[in-house]
Amino acid sequence: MAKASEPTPMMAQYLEIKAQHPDALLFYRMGDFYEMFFEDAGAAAAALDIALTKRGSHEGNDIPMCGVPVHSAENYLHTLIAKGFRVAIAEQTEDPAESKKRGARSVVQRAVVRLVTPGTLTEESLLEARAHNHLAAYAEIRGEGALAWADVSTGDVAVSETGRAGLGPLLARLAPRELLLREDMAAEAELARRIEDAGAVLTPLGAPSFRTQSAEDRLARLYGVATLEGFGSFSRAEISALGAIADYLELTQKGRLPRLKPPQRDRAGSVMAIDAATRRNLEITRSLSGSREGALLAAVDRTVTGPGARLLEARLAAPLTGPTAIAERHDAVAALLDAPALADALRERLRAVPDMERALARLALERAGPRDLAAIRAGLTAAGEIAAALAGEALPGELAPAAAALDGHEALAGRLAAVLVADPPLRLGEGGAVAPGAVAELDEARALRDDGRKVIGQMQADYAAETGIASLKIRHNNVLGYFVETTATHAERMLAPPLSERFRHRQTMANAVRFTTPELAELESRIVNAGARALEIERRVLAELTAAVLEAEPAVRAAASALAVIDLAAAAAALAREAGWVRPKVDASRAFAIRAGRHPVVEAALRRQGAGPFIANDCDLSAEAEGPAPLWLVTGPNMAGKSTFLRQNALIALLAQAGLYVPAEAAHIGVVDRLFSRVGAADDLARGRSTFMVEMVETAAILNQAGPGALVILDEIGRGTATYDGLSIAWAVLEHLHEANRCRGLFATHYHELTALAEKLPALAMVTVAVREWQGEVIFLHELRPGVAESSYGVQVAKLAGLPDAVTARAREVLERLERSEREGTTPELLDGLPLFSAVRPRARAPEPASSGAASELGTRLAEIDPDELSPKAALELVYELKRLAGGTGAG
Ligand SMILES: Nc1ncnc2c1ncn2[C@@H]1O[C@H](COP(=O)(O)OP(=O)(O)OP(=O)(O)O)[C@@H](O)[C@H]1O
Repeated sequence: MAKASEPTPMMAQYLEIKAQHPDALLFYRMGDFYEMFFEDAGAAAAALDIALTKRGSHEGNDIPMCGVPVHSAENYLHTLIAKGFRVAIAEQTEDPAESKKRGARSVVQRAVVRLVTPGTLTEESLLEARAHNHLAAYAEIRGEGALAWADVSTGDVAVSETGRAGLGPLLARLAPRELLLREDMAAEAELARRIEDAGAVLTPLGAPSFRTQSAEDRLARLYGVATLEGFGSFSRAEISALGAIADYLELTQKGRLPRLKPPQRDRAGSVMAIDAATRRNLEITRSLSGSREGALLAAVDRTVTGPGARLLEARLAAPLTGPTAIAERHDAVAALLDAPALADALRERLRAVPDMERALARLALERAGPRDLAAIRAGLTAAGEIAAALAGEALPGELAPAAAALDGHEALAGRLAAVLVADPPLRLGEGGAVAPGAVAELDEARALRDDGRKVIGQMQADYAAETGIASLKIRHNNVLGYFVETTATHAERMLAPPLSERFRHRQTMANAVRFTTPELAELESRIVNAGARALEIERRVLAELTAAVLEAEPAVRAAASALAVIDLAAAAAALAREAGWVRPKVDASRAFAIRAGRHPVVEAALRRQGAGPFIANDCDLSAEAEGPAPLWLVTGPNMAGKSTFLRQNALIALLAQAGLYVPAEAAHIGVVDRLFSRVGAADDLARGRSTFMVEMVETAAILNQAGPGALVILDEIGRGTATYDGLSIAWAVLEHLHEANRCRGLFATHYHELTALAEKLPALAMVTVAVREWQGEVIFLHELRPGVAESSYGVQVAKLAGLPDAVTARAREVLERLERSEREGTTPELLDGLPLFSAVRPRARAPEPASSGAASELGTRLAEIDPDELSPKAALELVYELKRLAGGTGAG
């Protein structure tokens, strides 16, 4: 036993490695398990719901321990990463036999071979197939900021100049899993909060990781180039952010580097600016509840491959602003819409294509198994077939470059097909990934190995005959290797001459005896050697294949991207056909004319529920190149469909510029460069701001940023405060949008007073969502008409919602009084004239005065008061006095 103060050599090694990775859980490899100790064990046992045990002691205390089997470690990693942990994996880096040579107490060398973090995953089981996994880094140099991001699993890298103001929208678009930030910036609470709001794990790095000089070296190393100039010119902040990503990849991948594409510069203005609030509100990729279901993406996704789905997500998150690039996407959809048989055939073929992008990433990181090579083979084979199917077709728009990228992979695909078996094993160590007949040397080794096994069978039969023991067996275990075994009943005969001369005794068990013979030992070494040699050859052959794939990497990547483009175009065509969508006309004007537009998500929901049809509505906000743009003021009862109408127009613009068709009969859209959508008084308790405050902060962002190319959707702005404040704010906001921002916009409101603005603001138009009243009930027509809502039907809607009859009847009564007094210009006298609950029970009795004397005294005192003369303080004192006179207690 080691003394309490002195850790065992193994524990000393553990502590040394752990000290280098204080903020990660350390998976410490011991045999077939990854073990965790001390606090790591406690945290992991709780997070994974596995048993916490003990192993030895350290400084007089038991050492808590837990472990996970190596073969199922990925499942556990998945849970830990999802719960926000980082995991350092320490493997044995030498053969245990080597360490034994150094002495009995020496420990097998171990080292951390990889840090598993949310932003650096590549394993199929740890990734969402249909979503990107972005690692981002934000850097600032002398007041200039930049965000860089990479998807290690697909090799995409991009960078964009952005200050802190633009950071939020960019993060909302990319939804990175992990963001790297210089330590001192990570300590800024406001910035950290914004990053966590965007759903990213914040990883602070020391200042050296962001230094631009070392960044250039690191990037050159990462890309294997001498200088970055070939990639274009980058600002210092951009280099710093990219360098931090390169540094972090070196740190987490421990020497292996992923293959990344050259960094793309995200030019300001090339994509539609959509801030986080708008994204949330329009439920583009996630619904308000955070799920994929119910969001636009899920409603329009008809792709059949993971890369196709990721491309759609990226395009919906960043619609374009260049009409030419948008038209290229529409052209591709149009071509496949015109050729339904071809489109169906393509989709059918694509359905079986594996994720080449991610297989490629694992191959580059030496983390691949034979199945990743098989994925490349399947992908390239499909690419060839699809290229053949497209040959001779007219290929407009982005289909032409895509088809070109699919060609020319026959040699590599053929080589992979010739060498790999049809369905290779998951892991290389299992053997059997290389097809028989592919490599002569391997066939020989395998024959020897398998032959040896046959010879053993023969040997067993011979020994049984020789000894006259029919039950004699030749078995194998890891300790003895091959051995001859008989039951204990034959022990005596076997252990006596002449048999004992031939069969050397090895082991006596409770009911069996084990022997070996020189021939068996020799045969064994032949079999073992041949097996090991076969595996060795397989390993070499697969490494050669991997090298061949990586050598062709840019072309393989291009083919993978091309398949995604084709998948998406065919999916968009399928959707357009199935749902009757049309090609929008997108140009550089300020048009916004939608004929018979529909809301893609609400329409699909109605159809699923078998509810009535979705009523299509027009929207025309088309403006001249200069001057104010039309703003529509939409009124109408609750539940009429105002919000639906507002959002459907924003979504149509977004779909159109993402390159998809749109749910309408016709659409002409002058490029929307910024899209804003706000809903009044959305709760934001999680961030501890009052709902009204949030609403105003968001509205301020619009008034400060919306220009002539913007589209602004405001749903009941101002309702989060008192009526008159809200009305005044809504009023002023409308005036500002009309006069200063001059953007196209839709504004839904319950403040009918706003309609007075129409006389003042020429570009403001009134529309209302029609309803019909029938026998006291309201029927929603969901149809937009010019004009103003006559009534808000709030009480009828409340009735529909199941408010008790007594309450709705009472509400109607109150409403009538209020309306009458408003018409007559009098003050409503509700309490006197309108008994509480008269509809259901007799008037409640007023409380008895304390005494008649008190009542008269009270009356006299009241008669003396001249309210106009009272100061607030005097009024308060008077209330106390009156209460006292009435017989209550004076001080409350
Ligand atoms: N054009 C339409 N065709 C058919 N049904 C519709 C249409 N628009 C809305 N609806 C239905 O009416 C419901 C209410 O719509 P919406 O939330 O847009 O109303 P609203 O006027 O904004 O209400 P509120 O003022 O209470 O927010 C929707 O959930 C949908 O089921």
